[in-house]
Amino acid sequence: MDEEKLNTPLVSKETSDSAIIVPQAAAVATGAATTAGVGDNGTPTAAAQQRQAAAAATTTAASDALNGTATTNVNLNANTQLSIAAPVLLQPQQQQQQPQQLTLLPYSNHTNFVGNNLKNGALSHNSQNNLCNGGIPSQNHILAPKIQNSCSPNGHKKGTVTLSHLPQRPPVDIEFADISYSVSEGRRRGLKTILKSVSGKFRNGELTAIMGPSGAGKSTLMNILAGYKTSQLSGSVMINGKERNLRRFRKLSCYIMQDDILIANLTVHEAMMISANLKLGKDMNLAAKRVVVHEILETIGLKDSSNTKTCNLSGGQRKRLSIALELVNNPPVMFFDEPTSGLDSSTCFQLISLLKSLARGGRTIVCTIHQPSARLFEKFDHLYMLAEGQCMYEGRVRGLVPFLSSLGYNCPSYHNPADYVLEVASGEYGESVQKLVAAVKSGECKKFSHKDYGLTAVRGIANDIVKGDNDCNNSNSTSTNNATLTATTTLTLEDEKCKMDEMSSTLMSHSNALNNPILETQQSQLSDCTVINLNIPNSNNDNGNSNSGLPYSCSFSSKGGQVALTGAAEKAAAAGCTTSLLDSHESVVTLPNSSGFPTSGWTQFWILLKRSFVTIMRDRMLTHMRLASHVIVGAIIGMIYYDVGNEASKVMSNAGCIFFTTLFTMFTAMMPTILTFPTEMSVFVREHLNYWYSLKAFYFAKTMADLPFQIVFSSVYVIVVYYLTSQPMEWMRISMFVFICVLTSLVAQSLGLLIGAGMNIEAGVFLGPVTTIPTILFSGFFVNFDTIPGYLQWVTYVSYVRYGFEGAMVSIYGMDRAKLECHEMYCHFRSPKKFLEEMSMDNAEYWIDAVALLGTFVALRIIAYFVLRWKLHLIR
Ligand SMILES: Nc1ncnc2c1ncn2[C@@H]1O[C@H](COP(=O)(O)OP(=O)(O)OP(=O)(O)O)[C@@H](O)[C@H]1O
Repeated sequence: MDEEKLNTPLVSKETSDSAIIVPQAAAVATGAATTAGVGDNGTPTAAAQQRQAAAAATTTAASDALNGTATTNVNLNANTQLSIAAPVLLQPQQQQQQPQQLTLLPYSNHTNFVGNNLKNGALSHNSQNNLCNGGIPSQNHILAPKIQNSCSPNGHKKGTVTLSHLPQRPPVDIEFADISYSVSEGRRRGLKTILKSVSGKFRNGELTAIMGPSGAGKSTLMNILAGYKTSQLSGSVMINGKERNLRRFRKLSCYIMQDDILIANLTVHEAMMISANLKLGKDMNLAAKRVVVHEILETIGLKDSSNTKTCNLSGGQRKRLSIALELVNNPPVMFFDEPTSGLDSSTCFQLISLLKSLARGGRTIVCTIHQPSARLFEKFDHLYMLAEGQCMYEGRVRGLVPFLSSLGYNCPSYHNPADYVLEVASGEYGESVQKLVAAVKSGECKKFSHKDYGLTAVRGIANDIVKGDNDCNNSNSTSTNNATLTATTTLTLEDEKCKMDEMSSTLMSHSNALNNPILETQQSQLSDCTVINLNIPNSNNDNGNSNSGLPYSCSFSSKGGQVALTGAAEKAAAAGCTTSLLDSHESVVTLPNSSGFPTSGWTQFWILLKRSFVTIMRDRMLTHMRLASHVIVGAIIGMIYYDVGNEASKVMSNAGCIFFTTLFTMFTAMMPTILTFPTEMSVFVREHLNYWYSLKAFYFAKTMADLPFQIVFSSVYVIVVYYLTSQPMEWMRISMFVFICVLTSLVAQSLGLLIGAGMNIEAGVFLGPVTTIPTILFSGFFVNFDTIPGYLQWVTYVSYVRYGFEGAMVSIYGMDRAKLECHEMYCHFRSPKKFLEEMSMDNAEYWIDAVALLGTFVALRIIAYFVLRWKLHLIR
């Protein structure tokens, strides 16, 4: 998609419609509330008692705003804390300068992170919201609303979102206790402990960062939690309070790795459809899958890049595609290994905003991150800080500075707390790690862990970045103007809650009996982005939490327009306010009946076969070049050995030609596989570990997809050479010659597969030719079999080149071929049989050579399969 569009604010001061009014109203409400709720000394006062009044006031303000009647001068008498979660990303500094203006950050166009629009009494949704914040439960899928395309005044295209059919998944809390992990460093050195009894809890609905100095054990911890590392491990991992069922958990989670390796020759849309076909299975028809893909691409800002090949995507787009590919089946848990690495600050911010938005949909998002900027750091809800394999802080991000302060580590003003804590963790302030670890163990950071931490005033914080943050929430300012500013800033924070029963009833009041499940909304031309999330306590649960601890949420945007609501849609809309997208009865701890992959092995095989076929076909560099090289080299060899095939005086040259043909077909089959398979392996590992498909399906598909290409390439080369060198034009001999050469190439390809599966490209490029040299020496061309010493004779039987060369020789000179022509005075080898005797091949049987090659082919493929399995095992 056009990055420029992404970066362009979508709502400007001029577009003064409800997109601005709603937050402003809310902002004023918040400001009034917070101002009144804070005493002169900055101590929070009666906010808690007056929440109900605030809710009413907020609802009124918001409703007015949505009806277009609210203005920036809305005053609320309520002395309250108003909580409005606004994943729409406002820029605080900008707002302070221009309190009337809401500036939306990238993704707003395509990825408004929230979405139910309510204006003029109309309800609408937007795609991001459907994806992240609300859903309409149907039997199996969530129906999301449709938003029509239109153009904003600034000329930007708005997204089109149709039905969403994301599967419902359960929210997941991950709790781990006393996790210790060691690796063996050899007999002498013994075990190295990487993680030392770490414990913690990552909640759904939150964006969690795992931070720490390099080598602290971040990736190790995440691999353990994701279920990738299972051995040499002690401690327990609980999912929603129960012992983790690893297989079940892996199906509900995904791991997005740092090096987002994608299949290069597929377009974004094709890659997404393959993901949808593999991950959504037969329960959903193709049209519905397309809708899901379309919606995700739009939501994630890749709609304009749908037809772009993945190899041409920018770094940020690749990251987003990696996320989009996993979002297809709506995993409730997403692990990210350093998602911001290699991205510029703006793209980092977009990406983390996206992750936060996904978290707001009830997902548990866990990232390792190295050194985030202050702006990025405050986007995270929860921080898990590791140092030397131990936890030195766990709690809210905004609790970090107070926690450090309480232990005497005062973060200097204007210092990025993320930098500071890393400095502390790295020992720049003395022996701090053990002190902090001890504090964590004694439970001192527990108060900072509560998800509501930061909603009340935190005093005595030295750091201005965090102070500002808290100011926003706690409204230490006293003037009305300041209150307004403060409240506006509050919109940038997404943790607050409010009671919005009235809003809920406003939504419900739209419930006219309609049956069509499609919710359609036409957007106004005036605003297209500003959306506010309002967390609403569950009507069934007074504390406002779902069973899983996720605050029920409802989202509104201020997009104007007409809305056609249907009964089902309204019900759904209402449901969307009281349930999470991830809400489902699916168990996360017990194995379901169908415990395998989402699709059958045959379907996986078929999809992967088609994918491999398409990618090979489109690979210009490799496939087209390989074909051309086979034709060109065949022609060159044909010219060099022109017309030698039936000439008795040139039998040795002809044998050289046959030998070269064997070598050429071998190397051209082996080397490309050695070079490409490690990359394919990376894609396979990612997809397999994210539970897309089985190793068997991948391996068989890979094997089958390569076969026709290898057969065609080798045959083309052999036929060109055969014709130009005037070998006997008998169908029998031609087919035998081509067949044996093709078999040789397939064996070589299998060897390449084995080497590629077992080692990296560098080692493979060396080892491939090196292991082939001995097999060439024992092929019978350079040294006659009779000449080879008896104790080495056995080697000739394991040399597949021997079988290839011998079979080719037999098909040309064997089977009682008539005497050759002789255009010299004397030709020693006029009799082909005599020449075979000279080569020690007079007793050779073609079928034995063919069977030996076939057997080697099968054996190598099987060994390569087990090497792959072993590699997968090692990864864990
Ligand atoms: N197989 C292994 N053998 C020996 N040491 C290992 C092994 N795996 C990890 N380690 C060590 O464990 C420590 C933690 O590794 P890990 O990759 O989890 O660190 P990290 O915090 O993610 O670091 P970085 O931020 O640099 O990626 C490191 O010191 C690393 O060298």
